[in-house]
Amino acid sequence: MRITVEEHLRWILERVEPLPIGELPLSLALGRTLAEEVCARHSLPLWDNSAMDGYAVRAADLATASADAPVRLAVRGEVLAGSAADPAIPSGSAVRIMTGAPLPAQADAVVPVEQTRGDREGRPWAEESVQVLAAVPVGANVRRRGEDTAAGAVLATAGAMLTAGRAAALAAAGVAGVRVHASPRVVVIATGSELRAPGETLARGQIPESNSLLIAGLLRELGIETERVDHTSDDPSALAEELRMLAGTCDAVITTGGVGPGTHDVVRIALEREPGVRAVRVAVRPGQPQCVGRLRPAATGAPGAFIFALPGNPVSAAASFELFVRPALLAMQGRRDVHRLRLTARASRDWRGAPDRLQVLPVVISNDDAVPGALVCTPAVNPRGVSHAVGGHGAANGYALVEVERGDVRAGEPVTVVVMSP
Ligand SMILES: Nc1nc2c(c(=O)[nH]1)N[C@H]1C(S)=C(S)[C@@H](COP(=O)(O)OP(=O)(O)OC[C@H]3O[C@@H](n4cnc5c(N)ncnc54)[C@H](O)[C@@H]3O)O[C@H]1N2
Ligand code: MOO
Repeated sequence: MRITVEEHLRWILERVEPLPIGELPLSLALGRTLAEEVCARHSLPLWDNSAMDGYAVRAADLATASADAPVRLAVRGEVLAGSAADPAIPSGSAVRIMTGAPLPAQADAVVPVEQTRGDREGRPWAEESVQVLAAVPVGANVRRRGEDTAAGAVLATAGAMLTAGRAAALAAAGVAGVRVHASPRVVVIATGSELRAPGETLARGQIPESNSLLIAGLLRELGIETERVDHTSDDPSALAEELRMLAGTCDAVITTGGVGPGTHDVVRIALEREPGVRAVRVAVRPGQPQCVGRLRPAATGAPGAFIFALPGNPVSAAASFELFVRPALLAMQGRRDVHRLRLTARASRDWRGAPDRLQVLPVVISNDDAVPGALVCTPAVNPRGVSHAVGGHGAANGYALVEVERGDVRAGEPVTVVVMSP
């Protein structure tokens, strides 16, 4: 029996428990998922300030100013960014002010230095009196207190990732540390006696091991550093023992290979006695055979680390990671939205669909030169033989997701895509 991709993902997500929560300074929390709502501790900007290098003025003084009839103002000092000064600005005067400096209380606008004439030959800035060449409205070039964010406003919600932009917003709003979920401790295991280290001399039947690099790399793209990469023998009972040890010491184990129906499919055999793990066939191409669930730690027997036993074919492993492992690891970190944005791209050519299965086809997605704002996608591998095509997959920057009932795709038709990397 085959289950759908949605059913399989639902089964996984129902069993994911969020990782513990701790407080970290913002710099260490980057990329983590927030465990609480975070509000601005003060308004942004903190006070009215200048948007330009120029002169703080009273707008009413300059009502008649023009290039032909400049208005002369007495210069009464200077405020720089970081200055606490609040110089008086009586009518008919101005204060030199730099970008970001607090606006003196008696000023209501800023004139950029480019709209003024200095009082020294060859120097833009005036010492004693400045000629202003244009009128300005009240509020011109002034950034108002709180116009970006009010004090107390919600800047980030629980379940959101602390992106660079959010971290900067929180820091600017006076927040130093946040409560975030732990990052999962993940161990990657490659199985298969035919596998050799990249670059090693290969005998007939042997191939370079590439899946552990693929999985560790995909984890890093998710912000997770792999704890350890192991290579196992073909002994199911030794692997079962190793998995029971890992069940109590890490949060997720990702294996590749050995889940098929073959006589030596070590992972499937090692997992047969794990009550919390199920082996299924999913209606997807590639990535059909999957074993997933919670392992039992040797010590307690309570549900422990998640295991994702992915098929060994490299593109099957990559597509399985995208469809099942990535959302699960995000959910583990408390992420509210675990799904990628789904976009629409135009197929650049015809390709054969995968009858009765979701087709997950590695594609190159690019801007459509013919239609501004639109995307186009081109298969990165031959759609007739995807699961082993590790070479072509390397050039893909996303997947086309062709719905189960859709059948073949024709050039020019819209297709759903997810973008993995630029
Ligand atoms: N009789 C059947 N045979 C197969 C079926 C089936 O239903 N009935 N399913 C096929 C599908 S679909 C897949 S996917 C694979 C799943 O196989 P395994 O998970 O057991 O994977 P392996 O046999 O161990 O390896 C498959 C392939 O991938 C290469 N491989 C494995 N690990 C690595 C690695 N770390 N780095 C690079 N390459 C790796 C391995 O050498 C094999 O070529 O089964 C089909 N067969
Ligand atoms: O389902 Mo397998 O992963 O297609 O080659």
